[in-house]
Amino acid sequence: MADAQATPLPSILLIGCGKMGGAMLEGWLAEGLAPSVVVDRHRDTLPAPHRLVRDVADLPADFRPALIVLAMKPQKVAAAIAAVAPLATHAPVLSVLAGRTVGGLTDALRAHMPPGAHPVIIRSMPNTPAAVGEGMTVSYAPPCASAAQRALCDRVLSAVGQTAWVTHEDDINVVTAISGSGPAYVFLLAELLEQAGIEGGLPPALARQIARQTVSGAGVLMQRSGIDADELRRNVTSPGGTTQQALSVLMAPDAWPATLHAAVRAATERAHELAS
Ligand SMILES: NC(=O)c1ccc[n+]([C@@H]2O[C@H](COP(=O)([O-])OP(=O)(O)OC[C@H]3O[C@@H](n4cnc5c(N)ncnc54)[C@H](O)[C@@H]3O)[C@@H](O)[C@H]2O)c1
Ligand code: PRO
Repeated sequence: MADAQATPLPSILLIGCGKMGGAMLEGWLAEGLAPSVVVDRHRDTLPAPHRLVRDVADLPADFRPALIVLAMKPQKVAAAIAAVAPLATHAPVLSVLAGRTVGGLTDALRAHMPPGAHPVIIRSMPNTPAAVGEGMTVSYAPPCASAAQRALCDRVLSAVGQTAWVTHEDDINVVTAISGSGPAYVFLLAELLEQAGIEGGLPPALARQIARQTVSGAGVLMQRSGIDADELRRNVTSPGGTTQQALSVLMAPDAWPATLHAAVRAATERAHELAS
């Protein structure tokens, strides 16, 4: 990956620059993106030499991106397909849209392409820590994608965090339930710890500070130490102490083990239902 990091970031057409597209764009801008175009009517500014347009109908006629990134809500993609199709005859399309399959997007684009043309779609599931270069993106490339196209996507995605690839597209559903949605579960933990602190009588500002720093500090420790999560947990747990008492509640079979598995299953099933 060290060689890949040395390669300059290519010219990108980013369509949809909300929470996820915006998070990735922050990382790309910080790394030095080749002149690119962003389409989003809700974004106000973009530093030169990049260009911001409000609608795919306003794409600069001279723009030939090396990569097209789709990051609008899945139900909004149809509005962009006709404008993207001519560009997708030259450049691969990286889709981060939950539930939109490679086959579905390929068919939609081909309907606007000359006979025989075949777009290359690479499907990814990133997460919002990409905004601070700490994302986790898992991707699927169909057999028609070349090694160079796959490497291009990996280069772009590794600019905003870690990357991994799956060989079965279906696996993106469980990935979505774990790393795509997962930051929300962790933020919920911080919210609940903060509430518990307030209910325990702490001043709200202190409850917020200790909840946030505990969640982020534990994450940094896990990342920097490389130690397995269960060992890090045991390192906090004195025999007969406070943590053991709390964990006996949380780790009861019908508590977190059951709840978290049920949550991930529900999200995975929803990802299957959304597939089109
Ligand atoms: N938010 C996440 O944590 C997350 C994680 C992984 C994948 N995703 C995927 O990323 C996509 C975007 O999600 P989000 O949370 O960033 O949503 P969002 O609503 O924050 O952003 C979507 C943006 O797309 C813009 N948009 C809509 N239609 C457009 C069009 N036709 N042309 C150009 N721009 C258009 C909107 O103005 C908006 O700013 C979704 O498909 C979602 O499944 C999101
Ligand atoms: N956000 C998208 C959703 O909630 C996909 C993963 C994170 O559907």
